[in-house]
Amino acid sequence: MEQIPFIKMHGLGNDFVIIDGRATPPELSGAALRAIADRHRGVGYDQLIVMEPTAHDADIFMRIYNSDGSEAEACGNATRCVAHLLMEEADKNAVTIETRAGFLAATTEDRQHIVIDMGLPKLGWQDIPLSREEDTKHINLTVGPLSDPVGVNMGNPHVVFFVEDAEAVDLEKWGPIAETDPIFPAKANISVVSKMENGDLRLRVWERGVGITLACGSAACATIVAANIRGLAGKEATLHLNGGPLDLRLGENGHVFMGGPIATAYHGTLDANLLKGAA
Ligand SMILES: N[C@H](CCC[C@H](N)C(=O)O)C(=O)O
Repeated sequence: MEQIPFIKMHGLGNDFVIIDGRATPPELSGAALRAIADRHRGVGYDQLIVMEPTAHDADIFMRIYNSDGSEAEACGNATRCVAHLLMEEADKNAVTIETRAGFLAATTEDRQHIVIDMGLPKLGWQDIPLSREEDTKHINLTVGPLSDPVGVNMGNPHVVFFVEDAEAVDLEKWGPIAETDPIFPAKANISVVSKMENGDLRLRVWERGVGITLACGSAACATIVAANIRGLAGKEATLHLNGGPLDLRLGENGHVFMGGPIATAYHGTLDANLLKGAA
């Protein structure tokens, strides 16, 4: 079995193994995805990204896997990293990336700070999706100290809980319980948010299929939408995640724009053992 080159990148510490599968899409079983994700016996990642060819009007198709092997429809931080790779490769400052969430336009001025048009949020209860009809602006759900969240789909499912102090929430305890609540037939990414003294928002995230991450771009998008609905933010806000700040903006067309940094850690090669799922 051949060995597969990869690039290790991150967006504010939300880290990715990125494989260029445009020539030869890799065959990655769930066991292989989990073996590669193992932070002691494998490489370690929050999401594994495969760049695939697309027949549509985009530069590539971006496939997204969580560290538990599940496939996700959106990944904002990884979209910035892949956009950077494509911009460097083609020497251009605008690219389009196709995902299961739709076609995402990426732009930059310096190729380090990348802005993604993450598209239109969906707010219908069946869009989130929820297992019962609810007002998604005030979902009738309580999980420990968390209650009354807003539901937002950014291609992937998010619920946003507003709290007095996001730092004080035991997210390790309540995150997995909320993620797997039966109201979420596709599970959900869980955000806890509080207002900071300077008016910015503090955001911590328990990611579906991963756990607590240092940052989550699509959660930040869901959060600016939810905060605007609840009157806690205007059309623009800086969201402070564990790994650093992201700039969020609600466009006139209702699209959510997310801007932030990217970083490359190293280039490596996946050994055949990992590809066989042997962590
Ligand atoms: N880290 C990603 C989110 C991955 C979402 C994934 N956890 C799921 O929806 O299952 C981001 O920057 O948007």
